[in-house]
Amino acid sequence: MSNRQELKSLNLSIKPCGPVKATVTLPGSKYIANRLLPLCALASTTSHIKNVVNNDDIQTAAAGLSQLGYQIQTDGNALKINPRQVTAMKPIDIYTAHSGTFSRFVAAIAALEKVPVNIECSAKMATRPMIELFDALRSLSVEIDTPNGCLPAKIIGPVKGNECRLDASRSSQYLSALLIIAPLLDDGLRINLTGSVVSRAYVDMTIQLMKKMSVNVEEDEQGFYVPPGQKYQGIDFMISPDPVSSSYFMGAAAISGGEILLKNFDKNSLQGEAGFYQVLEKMGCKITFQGDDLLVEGPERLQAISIDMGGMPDAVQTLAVVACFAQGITTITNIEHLAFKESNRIEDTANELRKTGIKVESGKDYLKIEGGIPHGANIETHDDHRMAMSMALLGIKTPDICILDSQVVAKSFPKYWDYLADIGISTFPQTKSLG
Ligand SMILES: O=C(O)C1=C[C@@H](OP(=O)(O)O)[C@@H](O)[C@H](O)C1
Ligand SMILES: C=C(OP(=O)(O)O)C(=O)O
Repeated sequence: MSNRQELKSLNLSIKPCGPVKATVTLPGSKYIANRLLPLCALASTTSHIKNVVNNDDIQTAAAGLSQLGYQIQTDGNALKINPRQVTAMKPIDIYTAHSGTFSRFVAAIAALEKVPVNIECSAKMATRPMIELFDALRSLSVEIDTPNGCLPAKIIGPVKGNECRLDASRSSQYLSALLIIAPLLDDGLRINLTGSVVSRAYVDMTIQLMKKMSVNVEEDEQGFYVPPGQKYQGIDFMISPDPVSSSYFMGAAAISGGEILLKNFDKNSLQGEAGFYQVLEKMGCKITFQGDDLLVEGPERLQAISIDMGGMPDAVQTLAVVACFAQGITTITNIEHLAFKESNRIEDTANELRKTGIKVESGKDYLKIEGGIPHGANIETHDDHRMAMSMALLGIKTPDICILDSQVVAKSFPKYWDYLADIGISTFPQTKSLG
């Protein structure tokens, strides 16, 4: 077994604790980094990015873009990205690991090349959909060799034409991917949407960052249009803390009836999950902004809510776990697209929670969770970092919660367990045989 596999299979039990009371400074947003890496790589002048999170997804993106010849220099948590000097002359191999965002973004970037680009990925990523993006690229004359509409795939560009149709009803990442490459096309790009767009706030984030780099995107009833003749200009950018990583610490305050002060919380973030504190406020938490920081205070008793979480996909599991401790039935709706994440975040989340005795009803696009008193269980992570991070919060009040394969957190937040320890939630390796 490799060192990495051994680490991944480390099972961690959570030690129940009293109310947490702590100040937390979280690593930078992986969502912003995931956009800035390709945007700055495609820019015509140099960029400097600070507070870049060091996780598997961002390392994967930096390595993949470097394979394509983009110039990314790392200096601690800072990146310097220079314009590419030479274009590729030979076929290129890229590995996208577990990253849905990078898999989608780099498939479009690869389609700019004149040489074939082979994209390989992890076994889990190979089950996540790509077909809608592939169809859009094919209509732009890109040849895509794929056995089943997913990765692995060989992309043979370059893109020709300036108009395509896109179905972004299972992932907004397809749309972000096409927008990102649009300024590199001689005639711009019109993207006509064939249905609704899920996780819409993520598209707005893409457009906002493109604008900061001097590219304008127009939106109309048919979809989006990137007029020709625009170039990305490099930027200097300081990345704010990750809003989804912050959801676990807010959840810890909510469940334990404690207090968490989140330093430099980006309250102007366009990302849907940046509004997760408002969800907790509805459940009874007290929220106070203190300058740039956000204080979340948990109540004596959390109240269940009914809420459309379509715009906050990555915080659904955090809410599901908080709901286990709330009075009443929490109903989470409009989450059909969560079936296509690292795990099936509807069914797998429901099944893991059921192991603790919590009553959960699940459907194609919803979860209903009845608050109660969970009991200990071995929680499978399904290769999903967010399953590990959210389910760990059960252990604040529940003895014998054990997270199997705890190191899956490396995808977005490798130091998660250390951060939990720092706020008083300790873990210990589970050596007993797991029944
Ligand atoms: O564009 C992005 O950075 C993301 C978009 C969302 O995906 P979908 O659009 O597939 O819902 C989100 O769940 C994912 O973690 C990151
Ligand atoms: C879904 C996620 O990421 P991605 O789609 O980039 O794999 C996530 O981080 O929860």
